[in-house]
Amino acid sequence: MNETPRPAAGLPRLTVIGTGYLGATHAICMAVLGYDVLGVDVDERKIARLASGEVPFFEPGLPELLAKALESGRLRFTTSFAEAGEFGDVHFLCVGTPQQPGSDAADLTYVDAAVRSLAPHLNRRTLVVGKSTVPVGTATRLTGVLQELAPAGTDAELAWNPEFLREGFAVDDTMRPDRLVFGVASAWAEEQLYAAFQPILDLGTPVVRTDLATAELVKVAANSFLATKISYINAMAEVCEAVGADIKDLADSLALDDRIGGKFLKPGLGFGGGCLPKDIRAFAHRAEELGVGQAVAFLREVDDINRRRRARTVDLVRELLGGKISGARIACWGAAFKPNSDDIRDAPALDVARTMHGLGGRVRVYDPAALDNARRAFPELRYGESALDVAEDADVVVLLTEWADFREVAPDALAMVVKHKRIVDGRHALDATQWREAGWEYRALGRA
Ligand SMILES: NC(=O)C1=CN([C@@H]2O[C@H](COP(=O)(O)OP(=O)(O)OC[C@H]3O[C@@H](n4cnc5c(N)ncnc54)[C@H](O)[C@@H]3O)[C@@H](O)[C@H]2O)C=CC1
Ligand SMILES: O=C(O)[C@H]1O[C@H](OP(=O)(O)OP(=O)(O)OC[C@H]2O[C@@H](n3ccc(=O)[nH]c3=O)[C@H](O)[C@@H]2O)[C@H](O)[C@@H](O)[C@@H]1O
Repeated sequence: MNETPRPAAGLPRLTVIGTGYLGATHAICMAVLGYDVLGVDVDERKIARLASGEVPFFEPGLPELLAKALESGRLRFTTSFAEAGEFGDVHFLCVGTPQQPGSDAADLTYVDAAVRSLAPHLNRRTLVVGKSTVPVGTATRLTGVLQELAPAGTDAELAWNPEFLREGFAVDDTMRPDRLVFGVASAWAEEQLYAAFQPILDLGTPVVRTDLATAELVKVAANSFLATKISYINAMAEVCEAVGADIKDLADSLALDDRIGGKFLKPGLGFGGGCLPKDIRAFAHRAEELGVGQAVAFLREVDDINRRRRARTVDLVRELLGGKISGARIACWGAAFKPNSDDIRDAPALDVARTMHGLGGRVRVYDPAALDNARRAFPELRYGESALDVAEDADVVVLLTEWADFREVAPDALAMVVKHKRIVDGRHALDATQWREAGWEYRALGRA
């Protein structure tokens, strides 16, 4: 999207409540698309950073768009819900819904708090649009809370518009989504949503108009499907390991079938992040509450397969080290849950690094973007400043997040710094033949 569209007359004014990964991206993109937007958060520091032009997380392209949006005067930030109520015609709820500690259920504290803070300031006909990922039934319950607390009463309506953006591609996914899902309870709410997404709809983006419960379910169904596809190929990797078959060739062959396709069929260390793991658990939990737990019981297996990949990666390192991790110098490449992100929420890479540290390994970690976050969360680990730096005198190098930087390291250059030429490729990111020809012991999950 190179051109900033001119503001169309009569566009609704938007607030975005919760300015984390999702909310900040949504607020910035909507302002760039021509809306007047107010970003709202309870975190004063985050609001101050955004207002000063700083994106508090790593997301390619977003800092440039924030600068543009602030310069246009269409984007402002506040911690005041009174200001939000006064300003907005359409309010997007983008607060977090993490996993509850000690349970698989989603923690809805933040969603409830946001609605309770906003509602008393809604004096006129207004639409509140949930974007956070929630257990089915939440929207109907929140409608009751909203209409009870809002002076506007039933003129304050709730809709659900689940979000499908991927971190690392957040701008493009927001500006050019594959589809928009509008969960609405009235024609008026639908009209407001059309107005709130006009420039995106003008691109021909397909819309699914549906009820609130279906809209909530689409989101968890989508993430469950993606998680299942990843665990499916990783389950095949387990079988390959048992018979000395090759998961890479198997996955490539499946991918050539149009009906299956290669997306989300990359075998390796498995999925992590702030969404897929917690979303499949919360969905399984919610289905059990609804008495249909059996229908999605396979999601427990999807989760277990995924966790086993982390354990298997540690086993591979142990095997390559001749049976003992304790005392070995281990270079870990990657900390983020995926490349092009600084997000370390449930990051498989750090899980593996911490396990090996716990087993007495002398672990050193490098990541191109997530080092600061990793250092803060896990100060017990040791960190280095580059891929080669952490590999100094290493007994084994373990690739855990497939950053392009790691692919670019030449086997001969790495051989100059390590003690032993051993590498575990946890993401099938490297060319096995090239590394073996350069004299390396190369191992990968699901490959002989
Ligand atoms: N991160 C992603 O790529 C995507 C996230 N989602 C969903 O979007 C939701 C938000 O996720 P993230 O942005 O990743 O979380 P996050 O943790 O980065 O951001 C949440 C924000 O909400 C703020 N907040 C908490 N309580 C608040 C309140 N009462 N009022 C106002 N602000 C409040 C927090 O201070 C924080 O800035 C979750 O439900 C997630 O599952 C959906 C699609 C993509
Ligand atoms: O609900 C959310 O927050 C988002 O969750 C995921 O997006 P995201 O978590 O940003 O990252 P993905 O690109 O989906 O990757 C998730 C994890 O799966 C892993 N993965 C992905 C693909 C694959 O083939 N194999 C694989 O192991 C990645 O390494 C990563 O750890 C979904 O892709 C988004 O559509 C959704 O909006």
